[in-house]
Amino acid sequence: MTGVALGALVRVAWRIDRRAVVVLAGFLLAGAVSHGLVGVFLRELTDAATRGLLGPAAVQAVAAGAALAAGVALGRAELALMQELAERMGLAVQEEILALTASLPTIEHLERPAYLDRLRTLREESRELYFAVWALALVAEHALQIGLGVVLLAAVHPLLPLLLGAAVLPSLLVRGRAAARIDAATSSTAETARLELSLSETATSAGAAKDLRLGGAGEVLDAMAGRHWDAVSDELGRARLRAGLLTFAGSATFLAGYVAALAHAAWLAGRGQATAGDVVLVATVGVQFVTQAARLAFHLGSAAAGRHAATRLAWLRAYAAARHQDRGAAAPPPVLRGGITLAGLSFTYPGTSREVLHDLDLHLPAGATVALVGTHGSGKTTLVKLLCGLHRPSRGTILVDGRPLGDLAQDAWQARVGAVFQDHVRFELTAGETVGVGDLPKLRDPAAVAGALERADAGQVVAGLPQGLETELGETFEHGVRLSGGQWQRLALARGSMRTEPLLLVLDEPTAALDAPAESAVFARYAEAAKGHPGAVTLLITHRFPTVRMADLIVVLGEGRIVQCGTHDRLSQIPGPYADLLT
Ligand SMILES: Nc1ncnc2c1ncn2[C@@H]1O[C@H](COP(=O)(O)OP(=O)(O)OP(=O)(O)O)[C@@H](O)[C@H]1O
Repeated sequence: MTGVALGALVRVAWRIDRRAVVVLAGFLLAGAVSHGLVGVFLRELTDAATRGLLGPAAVQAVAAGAALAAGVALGRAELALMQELAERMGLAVQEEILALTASLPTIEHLERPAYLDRLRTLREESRELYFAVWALALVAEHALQIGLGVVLLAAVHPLLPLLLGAAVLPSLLVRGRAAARIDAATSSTAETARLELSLSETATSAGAAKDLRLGGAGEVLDAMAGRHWDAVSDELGRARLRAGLLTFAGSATFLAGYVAALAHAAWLAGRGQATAGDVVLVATVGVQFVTQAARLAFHLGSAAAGRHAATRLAWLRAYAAARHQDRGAAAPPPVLRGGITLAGLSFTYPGTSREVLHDLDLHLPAGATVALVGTHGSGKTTLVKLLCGLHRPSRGTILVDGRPLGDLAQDAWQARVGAVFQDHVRFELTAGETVGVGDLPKLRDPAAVAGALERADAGQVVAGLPQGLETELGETFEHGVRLSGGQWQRLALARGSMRTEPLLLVLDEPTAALDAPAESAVFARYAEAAKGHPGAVTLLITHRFPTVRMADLIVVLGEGRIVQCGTHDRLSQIPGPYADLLT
């Protein structure tokens, strides 16, 4: 899996710029050869000089200098090319992570802490991913250099490469262990790091400022974030220290091998079995060998660190592929004829053990306005998420005109859902875009945006803006207009109304920032509009009862079960939870 993951990264580089990859490979090869040649030319230079042959010695000196200069120049060019390629790969990997995350049909990965940690770690490590490919290229270069070095040393005496090789192997293993320690510490501190980030963001966000100032909770949050930060940096610090000590021990073994090899070469020269040039060759190649092996080990460490990130990327790819595989492909109907039916629907949030919806059986007739009411935590929003296809039922089915929702192409279904949620997003864009993102193909279609504003009765919000639809909203812009909570909510309603032919329109308490008469007016408007859409279901969720009366069908949820279902007239006449909620 890991090899496959790293292989996939190399393929990313190949896809981005195959010419750069080929040129880079050429540079790596030439760089490796030029390093080996320096030692050879120095040996020839020494032997010519000891024999008093000054002409050939001068030629060898020039050749050694040229090989050295070529090595340095190639190294620089290699670095520039790799940096460029690595930057582009980093972007490509980041884009892939975003695309994979955004294309997932359900939102499980955004609601499960374990998945969130993996995604956060992966986003942070995307730099390591491209450094890993870079490191792999350097591993190849240094391995080649070491191979040449072995050949040259063995030509002097076969024991020499063995002496150095014996010192190299244990230190390479030690480096791998050092990288594994740091990765284990990063994984085990991921949750604490996420908590620290969330607390720091809350402590510094404009939205939370009022609560924090008045409640005086800012300092407490700071202190909590500080404790989490200390815990993370202590554990990472300890892991880095241990990794550093292991790395140091590895370097010491290199040094021992080098000293032994040099002593052996000097001993051979003393016995007439090697020339002075051979001793210089061993000294030069040995130094290179030691540095190259140290670099090889270092880059193997980086590749190992990237390997863990590559494994996480491979997990994300496999996870996304699995999610896409069990996805339906059928097109949703052009209009609903029968409606939406829940059959024995139960749901437990992934990664938890408590069932929050139990055996729901319900028919939402086409053309009807249905109100979903119930106490806090009774499962209203969860049911909406299932209807929107953001989660899959744990048991039972949702049928759209008799066809399981799971059989429909998720994107196509979601493109036919209009929704406004209580915790709607404040998109800090222009006013027109803030509304237009509700139907991306019509993002900048002024007529479509104007229609949505009209349907949501939000025209007066835009009319009051200095540049109308072109007005920049929010504090992200230097001169962005700040809107009130109610104004943002009106724009969110308009955004949810961008789709003119939804099969399901969901209004999940979208009017909490409006007063009761304004909310009633909004719901009356949507209930009236629903009469013109016999092929769709309009679902309202609210805690305000004057609004509920307008619905054709009222469904009362209690602790994840349907406890009552009927019209306002019927339910208000009989004793039960609905009548209790009314009082
Ligand atoms: N992402 C989640 N992971 C695990 N449990 C969740 C998640 N979201 C909600 N729950 C649980 O599911 C239950 C139903 O929550 P839900 O948000 O659907 O209630 P609700 O009726 O919409 O409440 P409210 O009226 O307060 O908005 C609650 O017990 C809640 O704790």
